[in-house]
Amino acid sequence: MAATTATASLLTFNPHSSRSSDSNHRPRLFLHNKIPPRAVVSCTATTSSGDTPPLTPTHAKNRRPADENIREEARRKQNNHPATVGLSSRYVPFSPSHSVFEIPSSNREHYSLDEVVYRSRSGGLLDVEHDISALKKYDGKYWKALFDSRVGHTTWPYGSGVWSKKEWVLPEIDSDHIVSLFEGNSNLFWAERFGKELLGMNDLWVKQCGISHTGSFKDLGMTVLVSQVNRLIKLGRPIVGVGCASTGDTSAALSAYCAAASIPAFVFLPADRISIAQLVQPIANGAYVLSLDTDFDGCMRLIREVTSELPIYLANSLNSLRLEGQKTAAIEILQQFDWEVPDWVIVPGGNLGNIYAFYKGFEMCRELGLVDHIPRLVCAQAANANPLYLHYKSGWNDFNPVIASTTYASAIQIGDPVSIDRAVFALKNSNGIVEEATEEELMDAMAMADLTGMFACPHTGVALAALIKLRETGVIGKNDRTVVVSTAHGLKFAQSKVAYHSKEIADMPCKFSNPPVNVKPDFGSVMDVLQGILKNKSTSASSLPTMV
Ligand SMILES: Cc1ncc(COP(=O)(O)O)c(C=O)c1O
Ligand SMILES: N[C@@H](CCOP(=O)(O)O)C(=O)O
Repeated sequence: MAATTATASLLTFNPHSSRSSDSNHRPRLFLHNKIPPRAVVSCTATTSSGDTPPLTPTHAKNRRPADENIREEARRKQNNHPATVGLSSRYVPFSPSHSVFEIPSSNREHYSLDEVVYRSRSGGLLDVEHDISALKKYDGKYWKALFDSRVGHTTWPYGSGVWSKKEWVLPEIDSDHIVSLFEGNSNLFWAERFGKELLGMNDLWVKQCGISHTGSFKDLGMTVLVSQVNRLIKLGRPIVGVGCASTGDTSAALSAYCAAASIPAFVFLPADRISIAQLVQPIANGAYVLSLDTDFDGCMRLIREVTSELPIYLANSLNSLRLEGQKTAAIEILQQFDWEVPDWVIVPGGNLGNIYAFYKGFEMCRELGLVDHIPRLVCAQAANANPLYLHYKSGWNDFNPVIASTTYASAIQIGDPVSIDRAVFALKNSNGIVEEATEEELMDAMAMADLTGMFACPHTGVALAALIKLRETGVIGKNDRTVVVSTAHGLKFAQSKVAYHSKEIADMPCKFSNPPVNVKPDFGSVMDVLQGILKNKSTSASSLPTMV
């Protein structure tokens, strides 16, 4: 747990100081574009020039020697098979007027991923740009077969759902530098009862991104960011740790990945505004936890100032590296539907990096020929923290940050989202919609989901409440294939469920509460209670109303 305190000399570090944007010094890529025999047999993929790509099995038939671990095994195979393909990625200014997949031009402002830079020269957001023409040397069938071949295996690093798409994430990173907990590959759950009984829907799905190592989708981006930091430290860059402001999930993910890599983590948390389960995660993982008497937006301002003065690397999604990992959830959804495109994907939004990450993942699949169109995106916000919703309702005319009020969806209690421009771009380019949910709507939606066997978090409740509204108004049709993105595990937010089921919430009827019955421990009392329940089956705890 020991962490180095910043020394006086390091205090002068300034990540915004002038730097070379030359990325020619990058190491050559050693690409593991190898497909196991079963995939090779069925794979008819060719490069756009008609050549057969250099496909060889990823998963060796022979067991590795007993004294070799999976990282060493990957290193040995990499060195033995230096299949080089010129894939590369770099930072460019995020620009709503450019396609995300411009053919890279040397004239554009750009930075190597090995630089510490979070903002463009004009102070705008950055984006990770991939060399799309190099990726296009392989057709859609090739990429599908490659990605499909890696699911369910433990080969380093492809056993991770994120790193199974390494060529599209950080193609140049050495597998040896990767810090992975084999995140991703989360289940896509058919929400049969919620869909059918409540909404008359046949094809409703929940992408369980919260069933993950630290209990939220943040693991997907954090493996990428911490891996790159690990690389920078190995290259000798003066980084003393990684820091973030957080509403509880980013901090949990950062702390876990930093602990796994033995890198110090610094987390800035808004005091008394995150759940106990979230607070204890960075504490347990040995991070430096600063509890600040301000809201998330205040913490965000402070971490930005601190990371521009100290050699602490910024881990919030302002840093576009994070979104490269998060976008793999979109690719995974397509993969789980055998590369068929759903009609709608609903994502709860706060700091607004994730809605853009989903757009980018879908759009990359379209651009590279894996699918021919992308789904319509819905961003769902809590009405108590709804700056994007207000912006959408104004016809995208004015964006005004808000002071976010308290919400049970505490991880999205954000009034001044850093990725507002990315979110607007994603929604405009996916024919998207923004919806909002009141506290009662989100808590009731969460409770109804739980009654059908889920254990949803309040943010998933926001997305489900948005779905209910869009079904009621007929915007989403009953046969539309719809995916709700569940962003965190419900166990992190048990306090909100306890409050709901105890009917402790002021001005909220808590219609679906199911408090326990206190019964004397004797046979007669127990029988009386059970007979009362059995007589009145129609009011059983698990009955759902019909909303549509
Ligand atoms: C559980 C949960 N859901 C949704 C979000 C929203 O994601 P984003 O900030 O990328 O919009 C967050 C974090 O903000 C979160 O922690
Ligand atoms: N919900 C987030 C808020 C910060 O978002 P980020 O994606 O910018 O890190 C959290 O859990 O901290």
